[in-house]
Amino acid sequence: MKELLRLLGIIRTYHWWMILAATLGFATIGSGIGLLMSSAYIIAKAALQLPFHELQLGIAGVRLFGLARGVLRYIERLVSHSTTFKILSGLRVWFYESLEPLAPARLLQYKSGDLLQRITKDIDSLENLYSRVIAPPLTAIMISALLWFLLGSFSPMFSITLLCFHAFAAVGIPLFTGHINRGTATKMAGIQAELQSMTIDFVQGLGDLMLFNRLDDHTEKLYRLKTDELKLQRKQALIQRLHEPLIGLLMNSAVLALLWTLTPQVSNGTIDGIYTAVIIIAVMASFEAFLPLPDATHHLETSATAGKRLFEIIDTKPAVPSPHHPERFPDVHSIKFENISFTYPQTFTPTLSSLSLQIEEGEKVAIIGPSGAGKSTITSLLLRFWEPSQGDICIGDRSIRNLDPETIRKNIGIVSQKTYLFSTSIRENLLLAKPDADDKELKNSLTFAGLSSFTTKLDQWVGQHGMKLSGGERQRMAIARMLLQDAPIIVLDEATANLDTVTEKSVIQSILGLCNKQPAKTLLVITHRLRDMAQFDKIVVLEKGCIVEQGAHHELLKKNGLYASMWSLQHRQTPPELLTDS
Ligand SMILES: Nc1ncnc2c1ncn2[C@@H]1O[C@H](COP(=O)(O)OP(=O)(O)OP(=O)(O)O)[C@@H](O)[C@H]1O
Repeated sequence: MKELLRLLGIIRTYHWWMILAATLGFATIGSGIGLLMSSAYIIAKAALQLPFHELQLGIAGVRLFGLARGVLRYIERLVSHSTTFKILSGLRVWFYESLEPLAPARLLQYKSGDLLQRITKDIDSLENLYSRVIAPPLTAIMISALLWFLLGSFSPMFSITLLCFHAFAAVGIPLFTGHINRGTATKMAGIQAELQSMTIDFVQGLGDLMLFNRLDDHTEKLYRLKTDELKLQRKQALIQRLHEPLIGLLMNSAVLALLWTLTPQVSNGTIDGIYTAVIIIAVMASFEAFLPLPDATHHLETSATAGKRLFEIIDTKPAVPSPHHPERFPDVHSIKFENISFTYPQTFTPTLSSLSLQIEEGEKVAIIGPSGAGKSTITSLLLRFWEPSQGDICIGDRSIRNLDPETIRKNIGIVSQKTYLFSTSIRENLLLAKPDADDKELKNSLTFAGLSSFTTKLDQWVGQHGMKLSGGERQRMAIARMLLQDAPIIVLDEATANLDTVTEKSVIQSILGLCNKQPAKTLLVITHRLRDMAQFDKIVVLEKGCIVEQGAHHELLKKNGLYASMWSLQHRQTPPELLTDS
């Protein structure tokens, strides 16, 4: 219930649209009742063979209500669909806006399939919140009130009798079907999320499943989940099928009860017999408004479950708070890590411990160290993906805590270990970095990244996740993107790991050359492969989250510490033509 109230709070901006659509729904059903009442009136009068002018009122009613019903139904559909889509788009915008500050840190705990299920299906199911949960009770209340007045004009007894049946249709049947349906919406959402995750794993990991001969196990699990989903769907369908006969039963009972109270009054002449059919027909027609109510309880539970799943994400506190009044991005692009410590959530050992590092503007710094030393974590903190548990990071004279995370990311060009390419053309993937870039700029960046062969196929599809490109080509695409971004700070996190040694050398040389051009760019390179190290102003050696050595290449070699041993280990078998800087 709490979730529903929160959802109603979110969509309250559309309350006038909702009221209009419900009023139109009422007017449409009301016209239907008027049409049937007028028809019953004409038939009853005609049966008595009264003169034609006695039928005039009924004929006018049939014309008016017949026409009004069609026109109103059309307008009602138009308004209620438009209201539904307005609400749906409002909910989508709200969800995406709330999701953005949580990415990427807080979203790591969700399986991608589950997240997809929440973003698509859960929001889609809220489509029914207005049309199936809010609108039907509103319309039913208005129709019940109309009948109260109509029948009350004959006898208050009729109104009270019908009200009892309407109340039972509005509360009793939905409570009954809601009770036997309880929990299915929650179970269904869980199963569908699991199914979505497993299907994504199945498609993306098909190669590995075949390689390890686990295809049958995975298919079996998918089959079991699909069977559970079908069972639940069957149960829901059976319950839904119950609604119509139950409402029909209630309608016929109401007719019988009304006849029972009406007959004595017609017999003693209190009510003209002509109105018997009019009243009975009105009573029968009024139940049309109650037909969707039992379904509303099912959609109420589905909406509440979807709301709960969405709020579960939305209520997560962002890993990185955004400043309310961000400062301007500084003009000086030096970087300072001051006594930084950081521990990932649900882990106990700190990934970085009291790390301090000064990088001057235009300086070229390499960060090296064993796997798991915390090198990439430094980048994540700089990009404001995570918040350090201790210490501060400054760009120029400003703490990054006071800068807008979006502006920080705009000013840091990054090429990481994992390059995500969208399933579109080479051009579209490049334009991500600079939407207004012209073909010349795109081609220059591709040539710079060693992809001159791509300059003639800008509109070629790169395949799903760029699968039509080799690992090296994907990484060079990321380098081309970084170049287009033209940021004053560049971070390369194992950017050349997938390149062959000759291409790697040429790409690194080009990037170093680019950084030396005026205005000089600040360059931070995270690497395992110790190549061209003499060209870096500073090399920082990280081990277990602490800086163990830092200095220029020749200084560190002289120290004969961790750097020197890594260097000699890597260069023992390196061809002499690559050892330019030793
Ligand atoms: N999201 C995360 N949640 C929990 N632990 C994490 C997360 N990301 C990284 N770690 C852990 O933090 C440590 C440092 O990871 P990081 O990626 O910074 O190391 P690295 O030096 O860049 O390693 P590599 O050279 O292998 O890329 C590792 O032990 C890793 O398992």
